[in-house]
Amino acid sequence: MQDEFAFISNISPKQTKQPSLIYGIGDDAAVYRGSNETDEVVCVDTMVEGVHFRRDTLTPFQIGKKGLAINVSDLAAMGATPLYYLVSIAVPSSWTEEELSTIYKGMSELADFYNMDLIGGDTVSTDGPLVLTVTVIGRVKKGEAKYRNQAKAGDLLFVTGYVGKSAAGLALLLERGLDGEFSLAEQDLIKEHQEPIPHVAHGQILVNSLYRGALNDVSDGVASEANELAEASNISIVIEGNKLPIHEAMRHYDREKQLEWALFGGEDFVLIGTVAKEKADQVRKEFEEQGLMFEVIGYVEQGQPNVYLSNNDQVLKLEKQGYNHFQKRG
Ligand SMILES: Nc1ncnc2c1ncn2[C@@H]1O[C@H](COP(=O)(O)OP(=O)(O)OP(=O)(O)O)[C@@H](O)[C@H]1O
Ligand SMILES: Cc1ncc(C[n+]2csc(CCOP(=O)(O)O)c2C)c(N)n1
Ligand SMILES: [Mg+2]
Ligand SMILES: [Mg+2]
Ligand SMILES: [Mg+2]
Repeated sequence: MQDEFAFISNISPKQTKQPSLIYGIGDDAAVYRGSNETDEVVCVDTMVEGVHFRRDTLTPFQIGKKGLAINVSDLAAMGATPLYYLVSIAVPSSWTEEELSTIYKGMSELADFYNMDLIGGDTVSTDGPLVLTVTVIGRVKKGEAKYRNQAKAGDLLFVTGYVGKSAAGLALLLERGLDGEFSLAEQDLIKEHQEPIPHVAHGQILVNSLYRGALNDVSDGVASEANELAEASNISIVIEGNKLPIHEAMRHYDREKQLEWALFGGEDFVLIGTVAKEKADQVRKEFEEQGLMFEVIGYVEQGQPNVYLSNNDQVLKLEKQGYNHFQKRG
């Protein structure tokens, strides 16, 4: 297979049948009308041993916790409140029952935090690697879900947390393994990779009709997600390199490495979005009141759906080259 995005586009039905469907394929989650007051939001993401984790990068507890977190992150990117989850697991014979129940403990720790109920799933055996698929269901006020196609020229581009930490943490784990020795700063990076906390509260601030704008979560990297916003909204995005929030724990890496991880690393699970310039201060204030990060990293212009990086007086076009399954990394 050539490209994940081309594949999804090919299999997307040209027409839909249910009148209650509001948005199907093409965003972080699907949305359909639930009642007079609310819309239902649902999505599914999979983690595969050898692709998303190895036994020497995540513990069983962390596999479960991250498997749910990456899905809740997609709900956060819609501005939804998480409610329920279902789990499908394909288990190779080398995994013990205790390890499997520890995966579920990891999920239930995060589920307790959000008051989510596990309501179903499926269990099968496999000759291949362990595969964990989690479906999550959430809810948002009627008509208020956040989409990728709402960016307009004149908006500012923001992220809700540091970028690049997860990729830096993964590099450390691949170098030294789970039992390696790590400095406190390194432990911070590793923790970000192993136990990302989805930005649900951030998404819910943005669910406010005053704050029209696009929203996406950062799974494949800032460059890739910004390209998704640009394509869906048919606008052009400029990222200002010196505004990318790089965490102190990454400061001793050279600038090129920092930028590579921040733009193309992925798995940060912060939100990236846009908001009208004149609303940005108000949004920032609401974030600050809750102790949450809101960092403007660029702006939206009219033009072809491309993403540019302006860095040290140079402007580079950023291709959608984050983590694309089926394509060699750029
Ligand atoms: N195999 C598939 N069949 C049907 N729809 C799919 C398939 N794969 C992805 N989609 C849909 O395509 C859209 C984009 O999916 P994608 O997985 O890229 O989004 P994401 O979950 O935000 O990103 P990531 O998987 O990197 O976290 C979503 O609407 C998703 O439901
Ligand atoms: C062992 C190991 N090797 C590489 C990676 C990096 N990685 C895997 S999937 C992905 C993008 C998000 O996935 P998806 O698009 O499926 O949501 C990234 C950055 C990892 N986490 N573990
Ligand atoms: Mg997403
Ligand atoms: Mg997905
Ligand atoms: Mg996702």
